[in-house]
Amino acid sequence: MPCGPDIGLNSATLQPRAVTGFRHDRSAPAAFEDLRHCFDARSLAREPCGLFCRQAGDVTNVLSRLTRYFRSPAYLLMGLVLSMSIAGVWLLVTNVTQIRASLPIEVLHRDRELADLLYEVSRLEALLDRVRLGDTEIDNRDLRLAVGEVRIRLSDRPGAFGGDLGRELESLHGRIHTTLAALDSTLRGSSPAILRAIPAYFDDVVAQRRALRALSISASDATMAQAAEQGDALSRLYSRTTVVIGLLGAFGLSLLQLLNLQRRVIRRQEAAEKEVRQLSFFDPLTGLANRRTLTERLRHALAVHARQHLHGALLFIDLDHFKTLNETRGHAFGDQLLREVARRLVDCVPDAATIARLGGDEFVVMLEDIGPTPEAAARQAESVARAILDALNQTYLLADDETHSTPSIGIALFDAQGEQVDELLKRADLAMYQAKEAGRNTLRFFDPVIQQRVREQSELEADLRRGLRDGQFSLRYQAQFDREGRAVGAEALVRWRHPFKGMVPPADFIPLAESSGLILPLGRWVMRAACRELKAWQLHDATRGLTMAVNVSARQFRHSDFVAEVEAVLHETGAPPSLLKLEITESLLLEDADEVIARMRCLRQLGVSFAIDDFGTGYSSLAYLKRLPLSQLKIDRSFVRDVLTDSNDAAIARTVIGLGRSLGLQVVGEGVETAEQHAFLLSHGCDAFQGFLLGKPVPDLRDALLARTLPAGTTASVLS
Ligand SMILES: Nc1nc2c(ncn2[C@@H]2O[C@H](COP(=O)(O)OP(=O)(O)OP(=O)(O)O)[C@@H](O)[C@H]2O)c(=O)[nH]1
Repeated sequence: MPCGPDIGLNSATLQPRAVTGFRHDRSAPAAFEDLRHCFDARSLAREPCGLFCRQAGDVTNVLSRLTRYFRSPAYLLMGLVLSMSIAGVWLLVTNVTQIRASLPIEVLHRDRELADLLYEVSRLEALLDRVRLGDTEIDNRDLRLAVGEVRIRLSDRPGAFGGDLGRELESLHGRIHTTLAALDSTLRGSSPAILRAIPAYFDDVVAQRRALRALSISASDATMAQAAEQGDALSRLYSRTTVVIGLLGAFGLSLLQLLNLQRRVIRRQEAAEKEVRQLSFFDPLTGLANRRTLTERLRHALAVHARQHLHGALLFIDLDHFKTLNETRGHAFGDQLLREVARRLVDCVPDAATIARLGGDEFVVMLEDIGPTPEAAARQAESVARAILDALNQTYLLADDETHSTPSIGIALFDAQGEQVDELLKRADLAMYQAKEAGRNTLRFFDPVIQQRVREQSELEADLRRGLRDGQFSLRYQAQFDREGRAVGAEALVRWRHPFKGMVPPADFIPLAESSGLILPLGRWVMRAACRELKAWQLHDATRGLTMAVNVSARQFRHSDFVAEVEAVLHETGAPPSLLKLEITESLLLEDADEVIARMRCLRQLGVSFAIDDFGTGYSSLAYLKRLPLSQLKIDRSFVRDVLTDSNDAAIARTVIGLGRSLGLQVVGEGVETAEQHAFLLSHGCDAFQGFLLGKPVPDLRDALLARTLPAGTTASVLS
């Protein structure tokens, strides 16, 4: 598309306008409308569509209510409080164990040591009870008293000890040990039970002392009490922190969970909405638009076409004898065929078309803005319908089985007449029945006049094909003259003499050749014939050195082999490339201009030159003009015709001449029919002229130039 700001010349107003690249400004609103119509899920709730939709709608309602509750702040707060309370209770319960477990280890250790000492004292008392010498009880009263005292003090809390418990016990043990050692010799020969008890006691005492020492080193009672207090405080602090952190964590978790739940609910709601939308707007079997969507789009298209005077078409497609296939092969097989038909339709119709399945074996294709006139739209619709016929006639391979099926197609055109949706569908349906009656596997137009015209066009197309084959075409050459009246070249113009109809005007068969693709073989023929003639011109003085202008259609120029074909023709005919001038139209530059320019440069390298035909009628782009390897601009005949009566046309003609001058291009005025037109163009600096005033298209230019007489009324400079 344009690579700089483009200026368009509007023939009516000569106002500059920006080239948008859109054919109609309706593009954006149309897209918006489509979106509004097709994807407004909320409208579904107002217009329930079938059981499925209703069920899906119910689910959506429940989900949406649920989501709304979750979105409400009160419910959110309640949920938070509840979850925080649960989390708090749970944390408190688990923290009791944690608090206990987190008391300082020394405190517990101290308790255990005290218990052990107490046990030890009990054992000592028992031993002293049993130590006797024969039947004589040894006097160990002092010892017993001392032990008893320790026991009493030990039974209290450690805080009752004023001094060092370990040391006190150690001295007590020392005393017991001395007593027992003193008894040792006198005890010899006493009862074996006592003898066994004493060493066992000593062993225990050794171990006990070690423990006592460790205890005395590790902590005094006061230290232990302090540690216990600190431990309690620490554990309280610790447990509070854990509770707070736990609660915050629980709060965060609850929040996350809530958000997650809400997201899940929303996701499910969206999925349900999507399903509803799918069911509402599309056919579940094929995925194509359903009747509802088609109706909406058709209503919208009809409004746009009426407003903007566009032409569209509705193609009603019904499969032939589908019922029989359904009954013989089964419903599932029929479904497979319908799906395959849908796939083929998608493949063979233009991208912008709407394809819908109305139900059963009925499909509809809507084509929008397919031609400037009803005839052009009919031709385009017919061409799409033929492509559909072709695609659906291909063998189907379903369930490993080859099947054949054909469609019947009815076509109804729509335009600015303000047709109604139902009426239009009925027309297309009626036309489809006519196609069935005509033997099926064919197409019919609703409008008999259109039908007649389409039939004629089809016949003409067949004739055109035959004409090409049978050599019914010929060329005429219309000379171009410079400012001094010298012939400088000629334009090759194709003519068709029909065996029955006589001469067919180019305006009748060129558009048909374009739409049917016959322009390609026709264009090739013209190029070859013109080059042959150009070669022949070199043999005569009157025509030697004249340029030969050949019209090239956009379709022909875009054909991938075009450059190679021109080169081959030049080579084959021996025509001088520097005298071949290809006339292209502005419209060629509207699409893929870079590719067009690249091709032009290739041909320019061969020596071929270029002229822009009918300059000023389209989006004349100054940005392109600069980049094109052009040698000539032609002022369109429509401007030349009214150059004396219409100030706008005169302005355009002057602008084109000025433009050509500033870009170093030759400017040719075509369609010059009067001496006044010629004088006007001449006075404004036009370089060359072509038209009936100076010479009609003739089969033999040499003869015409030799026999040339001075046309009446031309200026002296032309006649000189
Ligand atoms: N497999 C399948 N068949 C369907 C479906 N919906 C409708 N049908 C069947 O499609 C058939 C439509 O047949 P018709 O178009 O009326 O008749 P036909 O046999 O095609 O005859 P002509 O149209 O006159 O050539 C009926 O048998 C319906 O039962 C569907 O979703 N799947």
